[in-house]
Amino acid sequence: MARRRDGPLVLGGRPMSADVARDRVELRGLRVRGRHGVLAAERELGQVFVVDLVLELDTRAAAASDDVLDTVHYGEVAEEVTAVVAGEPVALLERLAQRVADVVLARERVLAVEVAVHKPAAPITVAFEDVVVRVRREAPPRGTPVVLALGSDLGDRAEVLRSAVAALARVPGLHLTRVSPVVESAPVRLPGTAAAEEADQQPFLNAVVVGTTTLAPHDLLAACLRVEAGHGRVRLERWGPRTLDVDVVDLGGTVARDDERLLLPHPRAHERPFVVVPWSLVDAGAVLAGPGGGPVGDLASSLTAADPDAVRVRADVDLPLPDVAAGGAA
Ligand SMILES: Nc1ncnc2c1ncn2[C@@H]1O[C@H](COP(=O)(O)OP(=O)(O)OP(=O)(O)O)[C@@H](O)[C@H]1O
Ligand SMILES: Nc1nc2c(c(=O)[nH]1)N=C(CO)CN2
Repeated sequence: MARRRDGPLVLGGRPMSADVARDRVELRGLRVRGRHGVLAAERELGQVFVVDLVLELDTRAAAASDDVLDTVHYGEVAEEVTAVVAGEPVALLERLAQRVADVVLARERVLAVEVAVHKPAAPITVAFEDVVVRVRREAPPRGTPVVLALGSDLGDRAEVLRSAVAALARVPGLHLTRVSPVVESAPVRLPGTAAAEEADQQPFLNAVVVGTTTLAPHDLLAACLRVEAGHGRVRLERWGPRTLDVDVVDLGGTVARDDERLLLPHPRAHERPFVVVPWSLVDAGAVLAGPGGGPVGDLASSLTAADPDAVRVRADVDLPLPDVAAGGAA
């Protein structure tokens, strides 16, 4: 989730709104045979359609790196659009233009697209030069990649985690995409406090969820604290037993150390096997930003090499990602 290339601070696959260049990449005169039209003869015989595209995106990262991975490859876009026009027939140019816009907007970097679909051989009974439907579509807000860590060592821990994931999935502006396996670990206590056994703490169950969010950072934290409170979380003792802990591990790779209320990434994430192990299992290529950070898989390997018993994957504990759209989390 937190993989990114160097360049301007990128939130949600695009530069922060204050600093967005809307450059244009234009692809004109894409000629493709298709079978779109209202008349049966058009479906049977097919005809040539011509597509013009104007993609709006910020090209500065590509200008700096000279690397095609930092922009949208127009050759790939041309092939995808060709497949749409040559593919399943529709009656109207309006629908075809929308389909073309959808495939272009599926590319992360595209902020908006203008699509013109020409049908120069349309079945019109009088002389004409061209018929064209032109649409402009904006990409929906994509959100910032987010990684949350969940932990529970009080009560029915598995049930608490399940209910917490369901509650997080219902938070407006937070879109969960994956849930890690559950891991079990001995409670890490604050130095100088009673050991976990003396404090009568049962082992923790921990998991990591990843997704995207359009929430402002403090609104995201507030949502996490609300979910904790909704699961009976009380703060009696630092690092003491808790029904539920929800930490913001990473938010778009942002490093923020000035505000104690929200430190990003979570300042202790890099040293916690119960965070980096499940995170690496749900996103093998993730990178933890900030001091002590690095590829999460490497952090997980070195922490588990140092203490092979640090965490145990509990494959028997099922932690499903609720299907919010289907009402599964309601
Ligand atoms: N990245 C973060 N995620 C969650 N809380 C954070 C973060 N950065 C700072 N905080 C602040 O930390 C406060 C205490 O959090 P909490 O009670 O969950 O700590 P803890 O679980 O005992 O310890 P730890 O933070 O080491 O997991 C929260 O109220 C919050 O304002
Ligand atoms: N094993 C384990 N130990 C902890 C945990 C946790 O989630 N798992 N959380 C803590 C404070 O957040 C302190 N200690």
